Amino acid sequence: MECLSPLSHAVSSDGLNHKLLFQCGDGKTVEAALMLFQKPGGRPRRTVCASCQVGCPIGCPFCATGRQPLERSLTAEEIVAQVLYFENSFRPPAAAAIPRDKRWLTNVVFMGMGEPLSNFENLQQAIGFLGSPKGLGMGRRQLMVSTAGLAPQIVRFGKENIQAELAVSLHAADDHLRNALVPVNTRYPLQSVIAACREFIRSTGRHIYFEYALFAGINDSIADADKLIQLIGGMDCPVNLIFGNQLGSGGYQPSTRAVAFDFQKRLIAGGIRTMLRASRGADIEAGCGQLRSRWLSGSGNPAHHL
Ligand SMILES: C[S@@+](CC[C@H](N)C(=O)[O-])C[C@H]1O[C@@H](n2cnc3c(N)ncnc32)[C@H](O)[C@@H]1O
Ligand code: SF4
Repeated sequence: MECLSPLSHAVSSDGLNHKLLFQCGDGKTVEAALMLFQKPGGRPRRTVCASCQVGCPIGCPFCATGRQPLERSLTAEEIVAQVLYFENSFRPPAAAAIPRDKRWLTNVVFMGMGEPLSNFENLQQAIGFLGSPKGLGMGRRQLMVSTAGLAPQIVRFGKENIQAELAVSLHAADDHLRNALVPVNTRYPLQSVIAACREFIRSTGRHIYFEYALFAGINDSIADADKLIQLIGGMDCPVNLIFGNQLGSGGYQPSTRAVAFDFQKRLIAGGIRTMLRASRGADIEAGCGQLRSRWLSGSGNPAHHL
């Protein structure tokens, strides 16, 4: 028997973003997403965003999953099953020409529900499978783990030489603000997270990606950009800026484009490499956890129930 069965499927109006809600063998539900992109002249990218836990222990106030208490961590099999579902059952007819034994997906990001590094061993096993020739044969650069900043596990990730890129969700460059946005910061304050990142860089010779979601009036001022430059300047690690996704209610609104561009320009002037990423699939509530929240509350959603 499959360890996950699909319950509900939502597709964005442009057809490029798909969200699936799965049911585990014990009745728990978990989300995963597929994002399709192709830059003009570039190769197509087919990225799965996978979950590692049912709910999350960290409780970031801007995140839909943060409002769902941790129920349990997923097994390695359940993590892999999300990816295999898209790989095996989701290949659209247009790609039918690709032989079945060639992988269709190009990337997997562990940016779904939960904190991947608090499910370390199962994540490690799942990455081992996805990277092995007997699994999906994905290279390190095709796999990305995102963490809220569990400092000891960042060091361990480097020491154990796990074959995936590592992203650290910063969202603020001072402890006061980050304690509110990413509450695990009270346990692992910024200096300990940055020290762990430096140790990761030293032990692996690789860089880290920093994630910074821009929320209007909260963390998007020029003073915030300057604090970020102070914090990570000289580390030669890129910053992925993203427009915050708005949840159904509450005070977290995405920054305006003008403010986001000014923030980005300031970082570039401070010597920081940045990418400003567009929010995707807003009409299916792109943030992971939102489809499950609606399912749990029984309210209407744009999804098709399977
Ligand atoms: C859902 S988390 C999962 C991985 C891990 N728990 C973490 O926080 O990095 C993946 C990324 O989505 C971001 N995120 C969550 N809710 C968001 C929102 N409303 N707007 C923008 N980014 C959001 C997180 O901060 C994190 O960078
Ligand atoms: S952003 Fe990440 S750590 Fe924070 S609540 Fe959401 S899933 Fe958990």
